[in-house]
Amino acid sequence: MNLQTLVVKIGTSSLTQDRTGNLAIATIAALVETLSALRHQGHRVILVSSGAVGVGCARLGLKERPRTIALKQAVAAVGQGRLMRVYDDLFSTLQQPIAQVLLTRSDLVQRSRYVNAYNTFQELLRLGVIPIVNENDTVAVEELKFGDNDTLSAMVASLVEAEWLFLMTDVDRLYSADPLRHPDAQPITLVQHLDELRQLQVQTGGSGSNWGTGGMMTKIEAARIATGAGVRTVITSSQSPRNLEKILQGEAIGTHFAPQKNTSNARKRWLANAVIPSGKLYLDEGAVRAICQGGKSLLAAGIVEVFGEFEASDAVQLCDRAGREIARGLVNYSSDELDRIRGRKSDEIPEILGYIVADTVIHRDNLVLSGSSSDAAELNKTDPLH
Ligand SMILES: Nc1ncnc2c1ncn2[C@@H]1O[C@H](COP(=O)(O)OP(=O)(O)O)[C@@H](O)[C@H]1O
Ligand SMILES: N[C@@H](CCC(=O)OP(=O)(O)O)C(=O)O
Repeated sequence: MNLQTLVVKIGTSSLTQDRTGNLAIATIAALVETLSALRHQGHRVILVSSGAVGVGCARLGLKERPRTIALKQAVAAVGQGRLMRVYDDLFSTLQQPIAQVLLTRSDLVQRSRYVNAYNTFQELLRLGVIPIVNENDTVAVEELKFGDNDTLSAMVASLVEAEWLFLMTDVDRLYSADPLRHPDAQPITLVQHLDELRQLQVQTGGSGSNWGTGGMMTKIEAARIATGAGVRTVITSSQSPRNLEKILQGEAIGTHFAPQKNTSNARKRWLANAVIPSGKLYLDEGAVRAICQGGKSLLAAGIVEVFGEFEASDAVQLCDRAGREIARGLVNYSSDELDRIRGRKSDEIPEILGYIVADTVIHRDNLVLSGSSSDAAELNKTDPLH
């Protein structure tokens, strides 16, 4: 059998009972059995589990999701421990070792910490452990949060170069609109490219349950990140975890998002998905063409406008004149320097600044195309990490 790396994400609305907030024991037990079986078959399995806040609320008798950040962080600290206790009891009965991995966005933003997280996951998987991942809600600060576990699971899937990301939730697939509010909503079984959802005018509404955070919107964003990193993504029901095995055997269950052409370059995947841009550079048509079609570096001459404050080595978004993001990259110059050299030729830089750091503003090795602008130019490059 083809042994693969699987990231499975389960949401609060599936782990807890909607009315009481108590744990949905049968669902969790079925999930544990399935993941242990998949592990037993030799697959490498990572579980991204929400539920810390929901379980903490139930433990403390709170009837709704906390509104203040401090209360939410305190409640998550209560719930995360209980959640892991339940997982460890259930997985232990099947002799399956697990590990707790709590991440914040800042753990992935910095390249050295990203590589460190990658190495830790590889060791855990090599040891046959199922890592159970959640956001480190208790210490995460607002500006550096994943915000929802759909996004977190997609970033983990990209980090570990998974073949599959399963988003398990309380609906069986994506529909043209929220099926709870629109009973006539049409099921969607296959999405070859995310542009199709715009054409189908799919509505993602708000969260369908009291406890879930992002509804379908964050699942589609997760699918964008994961499929862009070459990970096949499936939205499927948490009520039938055994379906994961059937899906792996080729059954068309849930909504499948086809993986896009993937760059094999781990550093570029980090740049595309984990890094948070500090500013924006607006480019003229020539620069947009050179980057999107020619796989070229960005020169100062093509920059029309500089937005935001940033230092050399920071990440920025590259946008066309209409503000559409076409790429991301790490700059060789600060925003102040770029304000002075934008629109000018590279050989004018020493005269304007009194020095030159590099001929390019962003070298093509530090540049990655966004979403649909992704092209063959960045394929087939090797990466020092792998
Ligand atoms: N287009 C759609 N298709 C399917 N479900 C949708 C759609 N739009 C909104 N939803 C809602 O999204 C909910 C799942 O999101 P959420 O409650 O955040 O789950 P989780 O806790 O698993 O992350 C469903 O219960 C459903 O009501
Ligand atoms: N980290 C939070 C989960 C936030 C979240 O994304 O929840 P969900 O939408 O239910 O997957 C927790 O454990 O409560």
